[in-house]
Amino acid sequence: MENGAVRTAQPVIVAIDGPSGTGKSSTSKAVAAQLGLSYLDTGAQYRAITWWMVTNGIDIDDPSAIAAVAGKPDIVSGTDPAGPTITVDGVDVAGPIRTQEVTSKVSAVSAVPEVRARITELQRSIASAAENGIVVEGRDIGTTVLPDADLKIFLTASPEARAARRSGELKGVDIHTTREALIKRDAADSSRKTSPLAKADDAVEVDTTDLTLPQVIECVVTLVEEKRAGK
Ligand SMILES: Nc1ncnc2c1ncn2[C@@H]1O[C@H](COP(=O)(O)OP(=O)(O)OP(=O)(O)O)[C@@H](O)[C@H]1O
Ligand SMILES: Nc1ccn([C@@H]2O[C@H](COP(=O)(O)O)[C@@H](O)[C@H]2O)c(=O)n1
Repeated sequence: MENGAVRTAQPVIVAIDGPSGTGKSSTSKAVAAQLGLSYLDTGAQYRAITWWMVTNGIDIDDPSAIAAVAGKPDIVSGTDPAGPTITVDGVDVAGPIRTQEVTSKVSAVSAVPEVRARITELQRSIASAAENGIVVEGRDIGTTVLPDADLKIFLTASPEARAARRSGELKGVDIHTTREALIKRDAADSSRKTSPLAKADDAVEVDTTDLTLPQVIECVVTLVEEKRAGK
């Protein structure tokens, strides 16, 4: 059985969306591990295709050049929350997709409709294959990828809180620069035409600004359990 977990009563699909640094990955991984569900980091998939474009010399400022090769890389996501993996054409790219270069280019690549169509199809097939259910996190999961998800969560936090969290990870980068970069990426992701970052009408919004990570995890676990109990 996947993740070595006890089989759960009913497969449950949880969509967690929100802007950068709101805690989607940390929360989703922990919730999936606690509940014996699979976990999918969709941002890692968009980063992986961006890494491939950069590595292969594709002009990131030319959407038609990106569209023409969007189907080429073979992107594979491992969905164990204890050790999620991501490969492109068999190469482990978990490290390279987190560079500043990829982070600064991913919004341009992910705005291309052919890229979104390709990655969305991949995400749906992974979600439907998760026998115990899955926590899928990203920007458009509740609105576009899995509109019939059992539970939709939209995480938010102030730009200051998010920048402080990220600055803790990015040693040597000042908090002002981090805050501006977050705001710029959110603006690009929210304003693209195809499947922008947005809260689904039926999503539960959780403001994490003044919550610790364990508090956010507990809140989401409770929401999943309530949903399963039919409350
Ligand atoms: N409630 C919280 N309080 C304090 N720190 C937090 C909280 N939630 C997450 N963090 C920390 O903030 C950082 C960003 O969290 P995480 O990567 O989970 O966010 P994200 O929403 O997935 O970001 P991105 O969309 O950019 O990938 C991590 O270092 C994480 O440990
Ligand atoms: N469902 C999604 C998820 C992500 N993106 C794009 O990928 C970028 C990186 O996401 P992280 O969560 O790893 O920071 C993000 O800025 C978006 O451009 C997306 O479009 N849709």
